[in-house]
Amino acid sequence: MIKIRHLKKVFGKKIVLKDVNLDIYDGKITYILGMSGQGKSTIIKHIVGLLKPTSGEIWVDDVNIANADIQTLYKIRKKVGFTFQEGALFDSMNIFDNVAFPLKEHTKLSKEEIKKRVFETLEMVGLDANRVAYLYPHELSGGMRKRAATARAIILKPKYVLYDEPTSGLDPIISDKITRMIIDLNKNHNMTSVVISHDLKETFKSADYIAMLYQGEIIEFGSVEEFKNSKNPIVQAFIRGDSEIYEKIAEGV
Ligand SMILES: Nc1ncnc2c1ncn2[C@@H]1O[C@H](COP(=O)(O)OP(=O)(O)OP(=O)(O)O)[C@@H](O)[C@H]1O
Repeated sequence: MIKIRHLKKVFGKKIVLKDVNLDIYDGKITYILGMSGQGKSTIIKHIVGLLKPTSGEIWVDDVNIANADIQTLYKIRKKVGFTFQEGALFDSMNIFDNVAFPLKEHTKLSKEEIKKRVFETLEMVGLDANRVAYLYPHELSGGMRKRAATARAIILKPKYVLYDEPTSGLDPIISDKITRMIIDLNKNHNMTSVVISHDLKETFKSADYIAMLYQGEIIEFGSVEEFKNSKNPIVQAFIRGDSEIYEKIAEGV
């Protein structure tokens, strides 16, 4: 389980995360929703130790990342795979080398074993390994690049996978396929998933839990039904995409 307690993050004078409290349950898919710039990516960067909190605790199982030394962080990173919005793949490497990269960094597997694992993992995310392994990222479609980035994120068989906007910029059909991949990895490969998204349709299809981040705090947390029935006017304005009401509430009108 991942437990975030009283997470605060200040960049310069800007308080991005004020007091974030969030539980990520094992075996489940948890979405983090919120307007652009609210700090969703900042939360997941704390979970992998890429950012240090100003204050607060981030427990990944029994380790508080906030206090972890480099060696502990290195071990945690094997447990937590993540895909970022941009720059998810190294453009100068082909797909095989991109996906193999964490194996070369973290394991002593032989060349043959690496090849087997890379090919298996490409198939797991729905790519035809024989066709794409030796292509470069720019030779793949957007959806295929997201799959390849996911392959790299899960190559070490992590317990947790963090996806930062996995369906952004994709058409509805490809978005559905990516959502099916997330569900498959969760249900059939037991990967606890955290997904940042703006895509309500895909969220409602696949979330076990939804958390909504607003002004530095999680203001709603629950199942899809609970979220849809939330009495919080910000949540309702977000679901309806009603900027007028959202802004009025934000301004305290
Ligand atoms: N390293 C950094 N230094 C300074 N400010 C930062 C840094 N990282 C993020 N921020 C600021 O923190 C705020 C939250 O950014 P973040 O990317 O976490 O938001 P987000 O909710 O994921 O947004 P989006 O949905 O647009 O991706 C933004 O105002 C951003 O400019």
